[in-house]
Amino acid sequence: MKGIRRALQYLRKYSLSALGAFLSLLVVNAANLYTPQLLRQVIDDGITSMNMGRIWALAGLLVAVAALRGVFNFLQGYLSEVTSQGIAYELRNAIFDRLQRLSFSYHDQSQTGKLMTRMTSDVELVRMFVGNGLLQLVSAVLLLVGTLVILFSMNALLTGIFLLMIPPILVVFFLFVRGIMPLSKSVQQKLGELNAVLQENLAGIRVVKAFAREDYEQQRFGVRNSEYLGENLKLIRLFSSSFPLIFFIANLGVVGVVWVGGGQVIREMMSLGELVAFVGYQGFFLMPVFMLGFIGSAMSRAEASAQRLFEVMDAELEVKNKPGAQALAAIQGKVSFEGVSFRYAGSEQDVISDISFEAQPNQTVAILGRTGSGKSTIINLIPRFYDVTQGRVCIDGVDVREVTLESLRSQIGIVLQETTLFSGTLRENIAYGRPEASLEEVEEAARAAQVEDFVRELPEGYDTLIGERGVGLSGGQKQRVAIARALLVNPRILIMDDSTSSVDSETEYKIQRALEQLRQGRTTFVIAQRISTVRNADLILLLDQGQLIAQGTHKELMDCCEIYAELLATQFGDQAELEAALEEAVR
Ligand SMILES: Nc1ncnc2c1ncn2[C@@H]1O[C@H](COP(=O)(O)OP(=O)(O)OP(=O)(O)O)[C@@H](O)[C@H]1O
Repeated sequence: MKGIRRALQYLRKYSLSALGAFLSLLVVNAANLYTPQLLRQVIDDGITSMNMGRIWALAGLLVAVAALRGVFNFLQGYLSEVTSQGIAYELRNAIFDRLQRLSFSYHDQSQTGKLMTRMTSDVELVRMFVGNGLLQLVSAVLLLVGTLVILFSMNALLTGIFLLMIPPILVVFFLFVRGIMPLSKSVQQKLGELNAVLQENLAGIRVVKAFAREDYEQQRFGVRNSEYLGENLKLIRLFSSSFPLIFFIANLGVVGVVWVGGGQVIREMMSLGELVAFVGYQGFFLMPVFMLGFIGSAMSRAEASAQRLFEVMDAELEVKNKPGAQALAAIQGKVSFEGVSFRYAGSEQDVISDISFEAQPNQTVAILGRTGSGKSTIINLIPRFYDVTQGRVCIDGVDVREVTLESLRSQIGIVLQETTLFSGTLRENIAYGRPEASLEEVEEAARAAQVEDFVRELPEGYDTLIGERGVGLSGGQKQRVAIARALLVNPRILIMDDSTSSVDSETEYKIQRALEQLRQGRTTFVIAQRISTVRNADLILLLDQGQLIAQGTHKELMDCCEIYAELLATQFGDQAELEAALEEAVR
């Protein structure tokens, strides 16, 4: 129960409402335990003695006890909900905070759908148990002990008969709890898998449709869905076979009590009222026993969920601030790699090895290489999305691991081909990295990024909602918004991809102009997709299978490196001809 014990820490902040709920529950239980005594008096002192006045008085008392129970029932329900919702709130915040801080390597390996399940269904199960189930557990135990004491004091023989039924009930109950633990775990696991398929499908729905794979996806979802259903049915079967059996055994106990107790009433060894009250208390005895059953299953499910939640919270932050890390002062923009090697977690070999180069402030560095040669890996090491396995990445001579992540990343801008915008207004999206920017600054960045012309056509200009709920933007428009977003932050180092989405030539021209604007006065790393970028770069890094096989300017590499010329021809063959023709035409 390690997970639950840890989740209990979240209860501390809500201890007052939890205590209130507990005290209310005590009152409810006391009222419950008192009711059969009143019934006994109604029968013995009222009905049997034919005393109508006494019946009225006791009926009034019964109503008062019921009203009291109602009020405290409400208080108990309300206060335990306040407690449990508070716990869920704290847990959600803590997990979200962790998810924001977890490194790229964690997100590389985890499925979004499963994380979503943790945020929702796992939190819910822990909430229900810690905020409510635990209270019920204590209350059930108290009720159980209280009832047992009353039963014994009323009639030891009848209590003995009744208790004969307890061992078989406990055996069934034990088997039930033993079965329910692994089942609850696998139900949650199947739900996680189902959500993972759902999330992946929704995120990639355009690809599904483009490849007409709806049926395949339907089948994939169907398999997970039926597995989830299967596990749930197993759980239900266990529930519905165990409890009727427990009830049956318990009812045998009631039969025994009525048989022997009936004889005692006839022989006037006990009153009728006492027998009725005794049978009533038997119900109270069984109620907490069943409650314990439910709580037992809720507890095992909550434990499994709590363990999953804490797994996320305890996941190691592979990239984190060193103790005492200083903020990186305003940088000039010199970037150097010194003998850098890197391998991804779980991988057996380096994806880049022994890379060394130096980019001076304001230079443009083009990274060139075949697919999988390690281009993205190199740029991911500059903002410290991953830590190098060997060597050092330095900015202005300072190792990036020595400074705080926030101060490092806030001075680096990133514009990649795949643009993520958030639901919100266009202005909010442009100002994402600097929310305090004035409208004038946003407009200036938008102008430089060639966003202005399409803003005019939007229904509410900069206040137009974009993203999921609002107007959709085209690929080229999104790219320009991303450029404006990077411009507004005005980073000294820029990482970009100079490819353009499939856009018409006018838009492409605009995007290229926006990118040029963005590049000015910054150290820029470009994953080169265009021959012009390569030609104009101050430094070209030529990668092959994770090795830096050559570096220099276009001219230098053309003169000395055969592979370079070959790569240009294979990667940019058509483009090169086209650009040469265009240059010719311009001249
Ligand atoms: N998150 C990851 N986990 C494990 N291996 C990875 C990960 N990302 C990339 N790799 C591997 O590292 C190698 C280099 O990948 P990288 O993305 O840096 O290449 P690239 O040159 O940018 O390729 P492309 O031009 O296709 O984008 C590849 O073999 C790839 O399979």
